[in-house]
Amino acid sequence: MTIEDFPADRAAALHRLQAFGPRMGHHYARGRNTDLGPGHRADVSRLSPALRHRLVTEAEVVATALRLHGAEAAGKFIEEVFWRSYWKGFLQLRPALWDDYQAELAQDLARLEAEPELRAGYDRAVHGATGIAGFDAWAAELREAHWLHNHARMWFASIWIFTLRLPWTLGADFFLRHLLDGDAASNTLSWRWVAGLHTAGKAYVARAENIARCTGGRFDPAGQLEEDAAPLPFLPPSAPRPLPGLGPLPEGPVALLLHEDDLHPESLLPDGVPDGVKVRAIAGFAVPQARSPLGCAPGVARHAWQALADGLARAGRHFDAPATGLAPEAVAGWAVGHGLPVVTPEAPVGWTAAALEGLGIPLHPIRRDWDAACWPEATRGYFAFRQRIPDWLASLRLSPASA
Ligand SMILES: Cc1cc2nc3c(=O)[nH]c(=O)nc-3n(C[C@H](O)[C@H](O)[C@H](O)COP(=O)(O)OP(=O)(O)OC[C@H]3O[C@@H](n4cnc5c(N)ncnc54)[C@H](O)[C@@H]3O)c2cc1C
Repeated sequence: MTIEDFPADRAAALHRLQAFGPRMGHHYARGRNTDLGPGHRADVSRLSPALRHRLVTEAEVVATALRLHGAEAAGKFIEEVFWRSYWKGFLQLRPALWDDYQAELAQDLARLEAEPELRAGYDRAVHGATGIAGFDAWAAELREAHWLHNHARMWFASIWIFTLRLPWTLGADFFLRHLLDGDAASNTLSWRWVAGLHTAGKAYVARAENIARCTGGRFDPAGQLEEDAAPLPFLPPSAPRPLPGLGPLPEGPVALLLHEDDLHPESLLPDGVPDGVKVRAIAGFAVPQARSPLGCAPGVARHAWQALADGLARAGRHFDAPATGLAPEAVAGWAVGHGLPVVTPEAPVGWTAAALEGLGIPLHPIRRDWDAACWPEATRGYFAFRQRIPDWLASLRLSPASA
């Protein structure tokens, strides 16, 4: 199998963005659902690991699409980028969904130990030994390349839940441990969406005909799939909470703490930030292995660490201050050592936010305008959310990417 490569630093991510820019219009709209396999994926950006770590920001990617194609031709691509913001906002307003997922996963992992039949089915699935055309190749690709095309993720999750009848949490965990772009919101909520837990009465059921057509005939699981499956029992999520407000930024000298959820420190300080704010010390930490009780694949951890190192190096140059990578246990000592108030990009619900909480030091999180605009609107379905896109395109500062 050809291993796709994924940018782990901003320079490579910008290169990918520039290369894909010309295809963000009609090419994308026409080709985004077709997955002809590794090495044949020119119609999707493969920017998700870079966007997930904000080596490039949503604003930069959308600005590129607008500049090259205009809002109409690039509409599909822009909508997909906003799916990310929708999921982030949806979870941010309902953090209990992440807690519930983790609790259910712990139970299902315990069941794996206690139920040999479940264990055998699970092992066949994750090792790509089910005999289902396509599914086994995607399991292998996930383990080797640490990425899957969006349509393959949908088919895989659907087959996992409805044909193999495995607990959805174990599939979501398998993805999270192996995806370079593994993200608490996009992954958990997409699995819930496939299962029928996001919208009452609506699940995503993979069909052999669709797989054969959209893989250019590479796979044809005719007769192998459960195509009449009912959605899993739907429990409405709790009502959205208001997005918690953040305190004002401290004035004067500060220390900056970076983490894997936001690695574009150059654009972090918002417009109108007090003139006196000066970054004097910089540190960063990443805990990619905290994605799951089972840790994560070594390649995934390596990627997160490389991205962090790149963010730290750029932050050091940008703010002209020393920048260092730390183990989480060392962060409190660093904070006490310089005695400055610590600002940090706000970490959305997930393992980094939990790790930040666990540091036990006062933090001043910074929320980007993009998140402040989008997240509070994720109260209902995506259809209602995406009606706001034209307003956001008009009101948000969409600066084109620069090195
Ligand atoms: C079961 C399942 C699990 C998923 N888990 C993750 C995950 O952990 N992390 C993650 O980033 N994406 C996840 N996705 C969403 C999507 O599959 C990937 O973002 C997309 O495949 C990335 O490929 P790309 O960069 O070529 O996307 P493109 O099609 O080029 O889209 C550009 C960007 O828009 C965003 N985007 C596109 N489609 C979606 C979508 N459906 N949901 C959210 N954002 C989207 C991504 O940031 C992507 O990089 C999941 C989807 C499913 C069905």
